[in-house]
Amino acid sequence: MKVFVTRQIPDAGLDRIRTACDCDVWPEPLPPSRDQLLEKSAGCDGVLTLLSDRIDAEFFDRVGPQLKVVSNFAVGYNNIDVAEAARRGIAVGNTPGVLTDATADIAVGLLLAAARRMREGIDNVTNQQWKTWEPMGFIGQDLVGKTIGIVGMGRIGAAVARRLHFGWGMSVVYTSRSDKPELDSELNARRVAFSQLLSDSDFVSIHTDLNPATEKLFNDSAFAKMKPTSVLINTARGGIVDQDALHQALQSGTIFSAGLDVTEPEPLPVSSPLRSLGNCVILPHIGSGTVASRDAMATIAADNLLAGLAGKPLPHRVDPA
Ligand SMILES: NC(=O)C1=CN([C@@H]2O[C@H](COP(=O)(O)OP(=O)(O)OC[C@H]3O[C@@H](n4cnc5c(N)ncnc54)[C@H](OP(=O)(O)O)[C@@H]3O)[C@@H](O)[C@H]2O)C=CC1
Ligand SMILES: O=CC(=O)O
Repeated sequence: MKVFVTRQIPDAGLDRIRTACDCDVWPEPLPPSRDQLLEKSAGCDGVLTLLSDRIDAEFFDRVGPQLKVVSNFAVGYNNIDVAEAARRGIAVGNTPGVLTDATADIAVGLLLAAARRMREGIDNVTNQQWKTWEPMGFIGQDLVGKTIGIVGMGRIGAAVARRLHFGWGMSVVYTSRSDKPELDSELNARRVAFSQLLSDSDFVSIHTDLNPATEKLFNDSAFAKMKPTSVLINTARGGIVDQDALHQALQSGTIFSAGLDVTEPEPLPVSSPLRSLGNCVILPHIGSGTVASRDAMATIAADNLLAGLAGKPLPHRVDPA
């Protein structure tokens, strides 16, 4: 069986694939271009993809009818046209669960950094501007006893809520598509309407997948409902936030600050005005970046790929519905 792996991933996964398949791994540190992706994948029975690879009808046409499985090295799969894959009988896999804690930790880290103005503090030291202890300088927001609004109470949303409820005594409100009675009782949490979450929360953390209902959910009208002292955290997908509206909200003081692990596009262009705002902390999409998480993602992605090639059920198959 012929497979293409679109980037170097941990050996924990690659070794499994190499022993079972004729495996070509993209060797460069930067992703293949669209043309290179299509060329390298052509004729393959399986492809192991990254979230930066767009997998759509054109891709399926070019790869050919022998393609059995696309295994994404990520839990998010908004880069893949899952419905089109299903129509063609191609299985799609992802890597849920094993990156939940790592990503939740980055969300909390961003929340601390944005609430306590760490970017401005680090810039101050780095730029040789630190002259004295400033009684009125770098004044941020307290965390203890505040309200966290979780947008998308799934695996990562719940892990963030637990950290903030049990660690900082925060009240938890959330949105999701379905009720979460177990979390309601564990965290004394309340499912509320989106607009109520925006107006009631001191901190808002985004954990939905990117889908048609969540695309640009955070726009001018959403920011207008948030408190001027509020902090927005996004570790989900950049496309959930209208970045022009976010820039305006941060610059005008409509909200206090933001912490982003994800942007649209990635990398964020050097010309993006968000880059120069002191109250916007930006990381280069490192949520799942721990040794254990990336090894486990590689193992699951390899197992999904091998199961799909063998015509067996994927251990973690994306539900086309
Ligand atoms: N920064 C990073 O490195 C990482 C980013 N991610 C991103 O985080 C996302 C979440 O991952 P994970 O927690 O594992 O996924 P889950 O599927 O467990 O959680 C997604 C949640 O979003 C909710 N949701 C979906 N649509 C809506 C909507 N319109 N309104 C409100 N809630 C909605 C779902 O609700 P319901 O439960 O009711 O269906 C679900 O609870 C991924 O899709 C990915 O994009 C993930 C890992 C690492
Ligand atoms: O963004 C990362 C993912 O796993 O999804």
